Amino acid sequence: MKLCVVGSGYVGLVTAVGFAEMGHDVVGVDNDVRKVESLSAGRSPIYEPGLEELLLRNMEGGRLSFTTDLAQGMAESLFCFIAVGTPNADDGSADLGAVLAVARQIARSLSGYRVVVVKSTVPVGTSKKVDQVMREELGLAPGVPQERFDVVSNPEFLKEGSALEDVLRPDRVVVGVDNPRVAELMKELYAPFTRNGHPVYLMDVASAELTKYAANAFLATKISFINKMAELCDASGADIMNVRLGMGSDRRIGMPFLYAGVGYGGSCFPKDVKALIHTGEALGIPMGILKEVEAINARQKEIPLDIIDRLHPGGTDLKVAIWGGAFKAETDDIREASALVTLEGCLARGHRVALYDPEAMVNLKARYDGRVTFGKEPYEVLSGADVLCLLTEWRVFRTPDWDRVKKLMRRAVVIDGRNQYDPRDLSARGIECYGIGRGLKSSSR
Ligand SMILES: NC(=O)c1ccc[n+]([C@@H]2O[C@H](COP(=O)([O-])OP(=O)(O)OC[C@H]3O[C@@H](n4cnc5c(N)ncnc54)[C@H](O)[C@@H]3O)[C@@H](O)[C@H]2O)c1
Ligand SMILES: O=c1ccn([C@@H]2O[C@H](COP(=O)(O)OP(=O)(O)O[C@H]3O[C@H](CO)[C@@H](O)[C@H](O)[C@H]3O)[C@@H](O)[C@H]2O)c(=O)[nH]1
Repeated sequence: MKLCVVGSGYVGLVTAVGFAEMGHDVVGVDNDVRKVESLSAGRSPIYEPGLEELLLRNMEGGRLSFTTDLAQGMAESLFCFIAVGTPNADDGSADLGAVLAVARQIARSLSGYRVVVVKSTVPVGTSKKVDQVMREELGLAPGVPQERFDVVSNPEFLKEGSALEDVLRPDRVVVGVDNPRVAELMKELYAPFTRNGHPVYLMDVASAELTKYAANAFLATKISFINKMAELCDASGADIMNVRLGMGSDRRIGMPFLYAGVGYGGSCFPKDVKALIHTGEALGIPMGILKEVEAINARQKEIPLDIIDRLHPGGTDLKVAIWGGAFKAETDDIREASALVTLEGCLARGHRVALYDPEAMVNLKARYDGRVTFGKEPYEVLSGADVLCLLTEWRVFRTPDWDRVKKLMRRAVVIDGRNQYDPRDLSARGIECYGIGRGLKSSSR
């Protein structure tokens, strides 16, 4: 089948590559000329394991191309996906400016019947707004049956770092569609996925829209819950890793997303939790549970700074080494990364910061060059450091040469923001280690 995907950012690009890989003909559309030039040359503007290889393979196979011209992208496409950004507006709500602008553009470029599929994360009721603005653009009356287009909700659940796997082998595909004829078209589009055993759940549009936020808010809640338990561990001498094991092995609870740490970041959880709070309150429903999730998360991000302050009351001009700047491993994305809170807090206190990250250096340098020293490899940032903060769980940081670490640092203190190390093991090696909820009352918070 033929489709176009408007927006070649993270989701649009991976979606386009995923559908092409499944045998469909795909045109990716973006209004960023440089992005389209780079993609047309087979270069991915984002770091995502395996992406560039599949991008090239599908372009060479003639199933995937890119353009800045929406009308050209739509010319032969039955499906037109909207995958542009939905950042928070000042009041926390999802800013639908880009989604609705694209909807209007699609309406102006219609050359035949199209299924408009909203893939961006949008609040419940947005597909109706898309329908409304397209009708306005086409001079069609609201609510009157028309045969120019239909609007479908099809939220995306991919994670950065495993985006291809998530798109090619999804736990589920959620499709919100109110028209049975369009439901059949969507089933046909997703048939290669269903054949491979990945379920497609067809439901009403409002439920599909809300499902996306419910999933993200639940995962964020799971993280804040375990972080609250970690606080209890630190206060009581328990170890959160044992508590996680004991509770997570109950299959009703599950192990994933029960890692305590310096909080969740990224382009989705912080934004989507805020937007869902706004949606609830706009509907008159108190959203205290999610406000607490946010408050706990904000607190987690401050923990490394609290520990540094406690170790060096009133101290300035410390040398702080940071391992990891991305919001999680396997991505170069630094949006809302917990590391940035530590980094900026250190700069504000007059400390010197030296940082290494395997993939996020370009993004970090664009923002902090001149204010932060960047290393070419992990050990380079350690010389003369008063403290090392591990803030992203990259594999390269998992089993360091501790003797080398000790030799290089001025004071062997490690703040393990992702619970990658055994504090008892480090203590035995003469390294002070502060994890999150590891219960070391004697040496920690
Ligand atoms: N990043 C993720 O991991 C993820 C996962 C699931 C869902 N989502 C949701 O998907 C949506 C997109 O997220 P993203 O991270 O891909 O965003 P992004 O900012 O990386 O990409 C958006 C792209 O849209 C393009 N664009 C904007 N306006 C346009 C227009 N009028 N015409 C053509 N192109 C236009 C931009 O140039 C950009 O390349 C958001 O709603 C997000 O919440 C993101
Ligand atoms: O046990 C855990 C798991 C994750 N995190 C943190 O949570 C954040 C988000 O991680 P993750 O969910 O893996 O990354 P995203 O790529 O932001 O993916 C989330 O956001 C996407 C955008 O909506 C959704 O599509 C995905 O399903 C959802 O997992 C990161 O900072 C992680 O370090 C923890 O602190 N503890």
